[in-house]
Amino acid sequence: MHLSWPGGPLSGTAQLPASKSEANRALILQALAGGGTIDNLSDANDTQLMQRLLKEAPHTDVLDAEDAGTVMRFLTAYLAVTGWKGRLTGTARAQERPIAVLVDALRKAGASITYLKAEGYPPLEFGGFSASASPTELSVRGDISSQYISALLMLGPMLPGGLRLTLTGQVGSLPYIYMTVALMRHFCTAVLYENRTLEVLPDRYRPADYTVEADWSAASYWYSLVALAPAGSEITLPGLRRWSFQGDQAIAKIMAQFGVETTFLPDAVHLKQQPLSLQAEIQTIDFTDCPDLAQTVAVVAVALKRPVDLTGLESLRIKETDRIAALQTELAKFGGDLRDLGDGRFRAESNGFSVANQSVATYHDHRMAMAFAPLALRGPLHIEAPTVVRKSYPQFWNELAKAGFIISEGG
Ligand SMILES: O=C(O)C1=C[C@@H](OP(=O)(O)O)[C@@H](O)[C@H](O)C1
Ligand SMILES: C=C(OP(=O)(O)O)C(=O)O
Repeated sequence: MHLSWPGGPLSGTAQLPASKSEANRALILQALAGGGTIDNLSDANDTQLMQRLLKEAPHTDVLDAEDAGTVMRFLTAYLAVTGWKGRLTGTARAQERPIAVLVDALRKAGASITYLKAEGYPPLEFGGFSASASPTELSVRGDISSQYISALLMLGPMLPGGLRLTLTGQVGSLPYIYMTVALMRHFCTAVLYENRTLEVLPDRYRPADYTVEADWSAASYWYSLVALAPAGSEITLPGLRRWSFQGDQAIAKIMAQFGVETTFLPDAVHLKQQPLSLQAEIQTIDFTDCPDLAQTVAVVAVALKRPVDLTGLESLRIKETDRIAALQTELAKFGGDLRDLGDGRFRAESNGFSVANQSVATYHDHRMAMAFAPLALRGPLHIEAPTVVRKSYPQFWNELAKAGFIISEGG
């Protein structure tokens, strides 16, 4: 797909999808509560898929979580504890994303789960659940994926003796765990949280209505667009709130240093480009809490020739693709670099950045497509396999077209 910008400032209103993280928690909790309505579910494939598989589960013994991490991990806990029997599979990449920490924990809680291919990875076979009446006490490492912890917490109240989880190691993506706790509270179940221990008493979820907020990770691409567009650019993003459960709201603070000012309106945010201040020294940005923002920020830093050091990128290697390798290969096409400085630090920098009809490979990763698309403001480019955005933001290209981008298929 060819993408180019006709010139002049960017302005107007762009529609965001609803948060897939909030939606996929609300869908699991609603299924366990047995009622309530969820407003503002998006057409994102991860959300649609979760909704469909939860409906299908009682009537089938084969489910396919495709490439959706939350669906694979949350459903693994849901299917195990509800005693489902059958097979859960996913795409080739999903079969390379680890799940042993979650499976080990569920086995200790009473689940029968076996690996059908490689040990520690999907596909999985579920053979029922035999619950113990005493509290389930588990130690779970937090440095691979927070989705294991969210999955266990949400199913905790269904265990006859409840659940006591102790987190070990460095905990990544912590705001996603807080989001889980907040959503559980919304469905009337409490999580007791002290230091590294989370405790859930046996309980029932109650049906509740929930309205999903717009997606802050998706908003990050509009921040990037405003940062890279000509002077005077601005955009309004409806559906984002000042008080959000989403840790990716961190993009508002991060992008201030790339010249994007955020104003919170009653049910929207307004982004406005400001002149860039002189860079005194290279800043370090830690993505431990917000790994999904790393690609957006690395690309902007290179394009603005404003080097930054990125830390907390460990989990990027096991997402939709190895995002560190993918960024390194694609940034190099534009004269950019994501240089490994050792000790977990990567410097995003430019060695003569320019955009001139390069073709961006997207590695089956929606965020590669959306993080690189804003570069079209600096010159024409080509995005390979653009439908990859359907995972979280199917309308992304339509919204870019509405904002004035010239988009043509093929080539
Ligand atoms: O719980 C969630 O909704 C998510 C948690 C994060 O994953 P990790 O916990 O694996 O970092 C994030 O990258 C993913 O997009 C969504
Ligand atoms: C990592 C992501 O998703 P998931 O882990 O849910 O597949 C993502 O959306 O960037």
